[in-house]
Amino acid sequence: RAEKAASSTALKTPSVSAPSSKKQALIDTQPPRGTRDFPPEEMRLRTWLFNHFREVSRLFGFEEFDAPVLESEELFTRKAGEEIVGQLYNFDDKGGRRVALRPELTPSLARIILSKGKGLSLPAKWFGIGQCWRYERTTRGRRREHYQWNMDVFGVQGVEAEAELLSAIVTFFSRLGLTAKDVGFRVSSRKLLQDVLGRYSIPSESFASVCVVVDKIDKLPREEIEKELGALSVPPEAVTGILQALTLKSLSGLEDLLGADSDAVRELKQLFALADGYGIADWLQFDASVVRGLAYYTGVVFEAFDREGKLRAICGGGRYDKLLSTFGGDDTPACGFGFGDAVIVELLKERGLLPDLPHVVDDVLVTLDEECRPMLNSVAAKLRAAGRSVELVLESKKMKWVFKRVEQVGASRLIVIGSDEAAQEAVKVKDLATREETLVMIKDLV
Ligand SMILES: CC(=O)Nc1cnc2ccccc2c1
Repeated sequence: RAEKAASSTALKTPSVSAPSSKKQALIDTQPPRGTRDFPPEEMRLRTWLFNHFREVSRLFGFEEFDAPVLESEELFTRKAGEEIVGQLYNFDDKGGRRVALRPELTPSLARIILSKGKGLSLPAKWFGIGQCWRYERTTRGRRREHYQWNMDVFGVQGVEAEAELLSAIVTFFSRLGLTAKDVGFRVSSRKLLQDVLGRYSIPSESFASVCVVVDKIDKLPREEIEKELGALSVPPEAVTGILQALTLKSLSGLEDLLGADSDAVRELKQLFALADGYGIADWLQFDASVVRGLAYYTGVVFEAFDREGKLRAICGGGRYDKLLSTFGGDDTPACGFGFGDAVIVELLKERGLLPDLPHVVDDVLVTLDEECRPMLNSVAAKLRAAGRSVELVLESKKMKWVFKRVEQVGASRLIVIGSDEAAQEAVKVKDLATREETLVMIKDLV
């Protein structure tokens, strides 16, 4: 990067001379590795996406929360071998405290819920949109930050909560023009795995770690999975049983394996029935291979996928009834999802569903005579008070420049003041749609 900076310095000698006579080397103008800038054009798309996140959360009666990007490291140091923990963006702060940039929002949410204790009336339905971080050593060049939308329900034991969350995500997809033909949800329950492991008397302490390994089943060769499960004292015959169970694609198949009185079967049947009530059944399919990679899930888990199968999971979530006790608190039933800002944008691009979001203002105001600038400012203030977005040309410009600017900012009106107009306390208003030009008294202007 240094040589690039040097060469660009040669090309672009700064117009304003630096304080010292020596030429200032141009700083690296790129954002830190793995991070993004959001100049206005990108920021408009991000704002558009986040506004849909917020509107769906409002439709479902959820309240917005946030927490610091910086957290105590202990919030995330789970010991189940998760990738997200292995890539923690952690360090010693200047007080020697172990801190980390949050890799997800859920632990911070759990910490706040715990901090409120009995003071919090349940159920708590909270949503957040926050930047999350990871630090990958490999030069895979993957992003080190992304924004995640989370919706979580604390205090509801039944799968009614999961059904609400799935309905919220479907509502979001539908608002963007995506249908059940574009996107589907794979739904399962970790209680399936819990039952299977129980049959091989695998100690429950290994459950989270086994789930984390099993989640990698499509990313690692079978012998690697067997090796990692073996390290968790899961014998080969159990591995075979687990892998077989994960191939199940129907609830009847699941019932044959686990029996009709299995929790997993009962709750999944209920979930699909509730989903049908929302009219979202055709978005969902049971798929036992869905485990998700976070250690703390304990029940229903789900992920949204693009049916063309080109992209990584669009979002994911599930039930995590025991997270608070891992922080020393009393357990409260909870479930939620995380929805990243990257895959969804790739999918919308693929489907030609990205909106065209130009920068627009209502009015451009310009004076032909610097003497009239104070009066022009009074016109700007009046229009802005009435809610119009006004671009005030702040320097003396030729009309050629002004017309170019008007095009750039997509204005509806060009409002010009000169000594003649000022003398009558009027302005010239040019409607840029009809090209019609009228003289309007400032007192009548809206
Ligand atoms: C596709 C993508 O940007 N993924 C991504 C990017 N940054 C992250 C940062 C923290 C946790 C997960 C992350 C995931």
